[in-house]
Amino acid sequence: MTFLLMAVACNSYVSPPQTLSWSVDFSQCWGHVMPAARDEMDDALMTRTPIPVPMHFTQAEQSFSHKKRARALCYSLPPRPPVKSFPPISRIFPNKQCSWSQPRPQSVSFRSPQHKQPDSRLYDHSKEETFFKQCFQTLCKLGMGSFGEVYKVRSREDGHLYAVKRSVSPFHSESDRLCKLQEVRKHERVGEHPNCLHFVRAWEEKRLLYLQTELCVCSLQQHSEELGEPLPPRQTWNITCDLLRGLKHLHDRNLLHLDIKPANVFISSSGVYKLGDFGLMVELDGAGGSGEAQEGDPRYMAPELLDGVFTKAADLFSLGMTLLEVACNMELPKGGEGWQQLRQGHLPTEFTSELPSDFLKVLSGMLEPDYRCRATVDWLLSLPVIHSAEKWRRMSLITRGVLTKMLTVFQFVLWLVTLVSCALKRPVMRLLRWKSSTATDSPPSSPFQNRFLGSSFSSDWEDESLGDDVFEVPPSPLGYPRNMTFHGQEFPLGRHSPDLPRPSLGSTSTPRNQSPDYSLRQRSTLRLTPNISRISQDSPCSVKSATPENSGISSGFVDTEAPHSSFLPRNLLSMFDEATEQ
Ligand SMILES: Nc1ncnc2c1ncn2[C@@H]1O[C@H](COP(=O)(O)OP(=O)(O)OP(=O)(O)O)[C@@H](O)[C@H]1O
Ligand SMILES: [Mg+2]
Ligand SMILES: [Mg+2]
Repeated sequence: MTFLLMAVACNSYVSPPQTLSWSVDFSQCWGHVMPAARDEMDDALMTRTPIPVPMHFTQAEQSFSHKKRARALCYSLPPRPPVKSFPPISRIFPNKQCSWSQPRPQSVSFRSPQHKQPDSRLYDHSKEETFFKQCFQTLCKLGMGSFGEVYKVRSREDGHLYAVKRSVSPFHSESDRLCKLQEVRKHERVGEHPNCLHFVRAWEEKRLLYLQTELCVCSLQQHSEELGEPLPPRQTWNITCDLLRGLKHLHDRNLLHLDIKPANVFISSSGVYKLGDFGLMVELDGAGGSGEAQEGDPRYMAPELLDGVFTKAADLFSLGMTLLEVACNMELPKGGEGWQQLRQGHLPTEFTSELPSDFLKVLSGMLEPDYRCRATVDWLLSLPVIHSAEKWRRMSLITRGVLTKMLTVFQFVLWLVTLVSCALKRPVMRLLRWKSSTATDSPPSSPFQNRFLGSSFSSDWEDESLGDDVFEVPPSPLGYPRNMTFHGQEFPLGRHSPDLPRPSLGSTSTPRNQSPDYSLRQRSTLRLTPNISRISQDSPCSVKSATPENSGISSGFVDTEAPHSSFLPRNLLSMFDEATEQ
């Protein structure tokens, strides 16, 4: 009562002379929000609060500051609500289970209120692990609020990514449980809208509530802090358009969000801004009306809420404050003179001077001190400037969608090409190795010869050139610069076509008139052959050690006297060469 009197008194003092402020610290006025402070406040009002002294706003302007970059998570969080009582402990029936304490997971829904186990074919109730652990893989923690910790998870069932908010503290009574479960009902009432966070399902287990929602990239607060500077005007218009659409969806259903702030605005992977965290939402047509309403964060709170006036206009004010904060990278005051100035229609020019004039007009309409004169969602959406901003917004979303689809197609094609190339790699490598081995084994002297090698005569070489048991033929003692590679065990088995005799050591001894040109070509081929250097061509020892007698390999080395040895293709070619020369 004392508080209300004071609020009314302050309002009546401050409203007429708009250029003056009072040295009353409004942060003292949160007594009715946090009941613990009420006694202190009464005391302060009765004994210590001085009579308000008028001061000029020019002095007060210094109370605004830029946002600090990358603040710690704990700094940005509002204080947790106090725990009012402990779970009842019975000494008479120590093991008695509370009726509201659910050891088994139970789905929570106000559409179909009968309790049942949440749907999942993966859940095994005989296991100790919770439903959350069995059905989701936790990837990281996304954030934390006064109500819950939010995790990025992958569903083991459908493989998709989601966000799951788990209440920070367990229910401590049935009424506490019912109170926390209201957030589920509110989500269900919001329903589907592209600019409202999509709700998937909820369940309770072991006195904790779990809410599964769509996953967003981050909150607007995280994005703005990450950037560390005012958001560009185009982005600010996009945020304005998206949030006005989300808010229209709520207001058309007689729902008040009452907690709009950058931390409760989420950015989806497709760049859409969404309203989320409906924990403080009020249903104007609900049983309690606005009687059950709670104020949200003081930085974004409309002034009339202090008088207990809860209307749709309060959401517009909070939206205006949110836009002011991110468009100017401004640290909003939680109380004091700066808090009062902003609620009397005075925007700090040192922050707002850079803003486009039409955006400033929209902002002023939202931050109108008198809630009865404040802009409504429908009025704002009918403004030409918002119309054109929405047009741009639609175009940018379409462009982004098309680009994303093109990128997806490109990625798919890339993946397909990689897959095909992996599948073809082995045969291609085999082909290349076969080619190089045929090039090594045969003198690439004349086009005729190449044609010869390209024919079916050479087909049996393929398998042997790929074998592991490969060794080099030493250079001929006659100085014939050849390097032959062949498979020692295959000659005796006679796997090769009799009309295609294998090159042999014996065959190399066939006297030939080599043109210098031919020798040179042979040498260059040798240098390029990878399997060449295990045996030194100059060392007589190596020649000796590689002879069939020494090596004991039953012979790839064909006896020089063997009748077929002189009918190698190479020899035929040289005979042909000789004949043509003659
Ligand atoms: N769907 C989501 N995708 C990505 N991040 C999320 C999501 N939901 C929540 N978060 C992150 O977790 C933080 C806390 O989530 P939320 O606001 O829902 O919790 P809360 O406890 O109700 O907060 P409050 O104190 O505002 O009531 C958000 O500010 C955001 O950073
Ligand atoms: Mg929140
Ligand atoms: Mg919340």
